[in-house]
Amino acid sequence: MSMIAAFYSGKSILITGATGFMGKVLMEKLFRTSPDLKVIYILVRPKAGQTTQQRVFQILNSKLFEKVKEICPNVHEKIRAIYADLNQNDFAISKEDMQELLSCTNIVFHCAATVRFDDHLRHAVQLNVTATQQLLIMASQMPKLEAFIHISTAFSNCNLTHIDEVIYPCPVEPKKIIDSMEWLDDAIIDEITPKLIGDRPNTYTYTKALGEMVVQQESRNLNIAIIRPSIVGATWQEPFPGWVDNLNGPSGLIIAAGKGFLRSIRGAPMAVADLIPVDTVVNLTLAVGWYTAVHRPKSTLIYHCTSGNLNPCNWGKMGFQVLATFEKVPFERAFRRPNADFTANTITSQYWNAVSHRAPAIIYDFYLRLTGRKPRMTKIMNRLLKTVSMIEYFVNRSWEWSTYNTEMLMSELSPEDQRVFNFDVRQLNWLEYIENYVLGIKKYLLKEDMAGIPEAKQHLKRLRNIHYLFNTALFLIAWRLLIARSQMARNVWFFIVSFCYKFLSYFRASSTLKV
Ligand SMILES: NC(=O)C1=CN([C@@H]2O[C@H](COP(=O)(O)OP(=O)(O)OC[C@H]3O[C@@H](n4cnc5c(N)ncnc54)[C@H](OP(=O)(O)O)[C@@H]3O)[C@@H](O)[C@H]2O)C=CC1
Repeated sequence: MSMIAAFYSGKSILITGATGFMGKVLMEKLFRTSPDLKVIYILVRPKAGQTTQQRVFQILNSKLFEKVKEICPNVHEKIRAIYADLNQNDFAISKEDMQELLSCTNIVFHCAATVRFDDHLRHAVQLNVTATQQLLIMASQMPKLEAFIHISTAFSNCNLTHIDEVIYPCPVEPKKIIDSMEWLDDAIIDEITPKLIGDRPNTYTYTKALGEMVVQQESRNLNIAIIRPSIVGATWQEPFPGWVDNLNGPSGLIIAAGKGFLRSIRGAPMAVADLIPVDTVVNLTLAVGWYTAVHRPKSTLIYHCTSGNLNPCNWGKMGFQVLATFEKVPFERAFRRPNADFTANTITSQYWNAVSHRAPAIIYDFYLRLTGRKPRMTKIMNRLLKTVSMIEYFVNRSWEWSTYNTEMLMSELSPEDQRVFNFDVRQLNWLEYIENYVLGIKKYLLKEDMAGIPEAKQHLKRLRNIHYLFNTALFLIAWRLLIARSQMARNVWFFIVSFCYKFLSYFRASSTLKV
């Protein structure tokens, strides 16, 4: 029997960010391994015209929860969706709901965050810092609370190259930042943002670092742990391989590459691609929840959930495998033939941006205009290149994260728990994982039918022929212009033509002789 699964039985668990990528997988695993848990409270806000209940209904009816519904048929009775907006005071939770949360919660998993790199500092602070502080204040009023698990990111200290499982302080105290956001206007915040984030690349990583400081400062006598995952990708094994449901991290870029929009990126092919499957992060999170509640470590422990130091893969290898998978299972209606090239050289990268990204978009828009349609490709390309510019920081560097606490925890687990809550990335086969990831993107994000693969392959063949035709035409035009302008080019041309003529004459003469 798994000790971790048994621990969560009968427990009341509060999850923030349960409608997000990681939150859904966390809920799924909890219900699948501990169907006897008492209740999962989730803080949900209405979104995109859906009420909180409709959102929960949609999650439970998704493919991700198919296994859970077999194991735990009354799963819908065990989820309590609580209307909440983390941007508001007391999260806008009703008095009755707040009372229930405070008196019943045993474990808190705090996953909610804004993960947008370019979020306005005021909003990023509100969600990643102030909301964390408020949640900790709530947690301190929960008499039955056994553990509070905060999800941060391995990149919260990406301004360093070697990162230990400790909290690194930011120069300005989070409390001062929170206060100043209340009275400074947007223009001033915009002005001071670069100074505050310093050598971090964006407001996301900066506010996640501040969030960690808040956790440390507000910990009081709570049992707290922080988990720092690196770049979270599709599921590795559970509940099935390749599940993914948003465009964050590499997923959106893999789509852009598979559809032929993005063919090259400025990135170091040998830099470590520190991807970590979402089910691995969830397994570690649940194991940490158990360990923190049962063993009550004296200080706040930080766990790095990374792959680079134990089972490294680099961007070049990843791009190669992504491309190899596109050959086997191409995406439908590609714009151009896929490529996945990482180039470290800025000038080469700018050249490919112009030739391989912007020029085809302009040509296609011209074609759309000619055929009386609205041009759109240049706009798509501009947004894509903006996204690429934001991730370039992360694909041009390598980091080293120490994983002593994570390895210590692994050694504390029983063999059964090591199997059920496996977070040992040494067992991950990258080639297999990436293939399943691309397949998962095709199935669950693009919702493309596998029966369409032969047609998609045909389409790629047509694109290849168009590509050859286009290049040949381009070459002939360029050559024609060159001959018209340069005596040297004309001489070379006459030499080639006369050489071919002589060769053909010789070939014809020798074949006549044989007859
Ligand atoms: N994805 C990744 O690569 C990595 C993620 N992380 C961390 O993991 C955690 C989870 O990330 P992930 O699941 O990928 O992120 P998602 O963007 O998928 O999910 C974010 C969650 O936060 C919720 N949320 C955001 N704003 C509010 C609000 N105002 N009120 C209530 N809920 C809100 C979202 O709710 P809604 O659905 O309503 O928007 C959603 O459930 C985050 O803390 C992130 O920093 C760390 C490393 C890598």
